[in-house]
Formats: sequence, structure tokens, C-alpha cells
Amino acid sequence: MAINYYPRCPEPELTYGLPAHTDPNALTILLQQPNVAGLQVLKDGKWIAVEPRPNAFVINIGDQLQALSNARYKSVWHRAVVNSDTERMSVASFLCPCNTAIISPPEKLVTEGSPAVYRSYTYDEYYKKFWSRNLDDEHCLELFKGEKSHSGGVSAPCKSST
Ligand SMILES: O=C(O)CCC(=O)C(=O)O
Ligand SMILES: [Fe+2]
Repeated sequence: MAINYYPRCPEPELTYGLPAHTDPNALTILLQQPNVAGLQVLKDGKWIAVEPRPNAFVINIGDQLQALSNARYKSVWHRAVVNSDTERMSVASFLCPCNTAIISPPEKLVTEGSPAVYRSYTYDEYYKKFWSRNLDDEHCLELFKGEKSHSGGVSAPCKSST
């Protein structure tokens, strides 16, 4: 979970609260502060403001759902802008595979007409690669395009953590 705090900024056009990124995890459940806008998503090449709605969460598909769905679901590009007149907070809960999970789409989603888009990898490998680059570089999944080396979804046993 991340609790994001964006202070007021006298010149909001000069910076971002969070630069453009996709989320490296599987799914994000985001709570926005009521009445303070800041989240934007990229749709058809344009940044669209996602106005906070009372009693609603924003659900973002992350990179792992894109990979597990063999790129049928898209991990959304998003960013947070800051405001000159008010601070803002958001609370993001990240659903993540365990580090040893092998990420690879189920066989049914890999066909002749729709070959595997990404090679399989462990979440640990992905997560390290993700944070070794700038957030707003090219989509991190682009670095995992290629031959399939495992099959069958999230398959590695996960150690329970305390
Ligand atoms: O503050 C927001 O609305 C976005 C937060 C976010 O994208 C993140 O924590 O990954
Ligand atoms: Fe995010």
C-alpha cells in the first residue's frame, strides 16, 4: 500500500506529483481524496482527468494483468498532477504476485493467431527491472517481449510471509 501526499505547489505546470507510469503489480485499488483532482490517465494519446467520485475506488489494471492476459488487458498509463491552491492525498493498494511467481498467460490465451507476446519471468525479476529505469521510460513490458520459456499462468509456489 502507498499513501501519496502531494503538497501545494505554486507552479504546478513545472512538475508532477507522480510522473507518467504504469503500475508494475497486477491490480491497483486507488482511493482519491474527495473534491481534489489530480489523477490523469492516458486515453487515445490524451491525458484525461479522473475526477474523484464519492464512495468510489479507481481500479487500475497493472502490468502483470496485461502479461497474464497475453496483452488483451492493457496496463494504463497514468500520472498525478499537483495543485497550486490545495494539497492532495491518495491511498493506493497494490495487488501483487509473490516474488517467486512465474508470470505467463494460460495456454488458452496463447494460440496460433495470438502467439505469446512476452517471455515468462518471475515477478521478482520484473519488479527489479521496473525500478531500475525512470518511471516514464517506455512501458517496462516492452523489455519482456519475446519467446515463451515457461507455460501455465502463475505457477511457482509462494512462501507465506509474516
Ligand atoms: O495519486 C494518485 O492519484 C495516483 C497514485 C498512483 O498512481 C500510484 O500510487 O501508483
Ligand atoms: Fe500508479
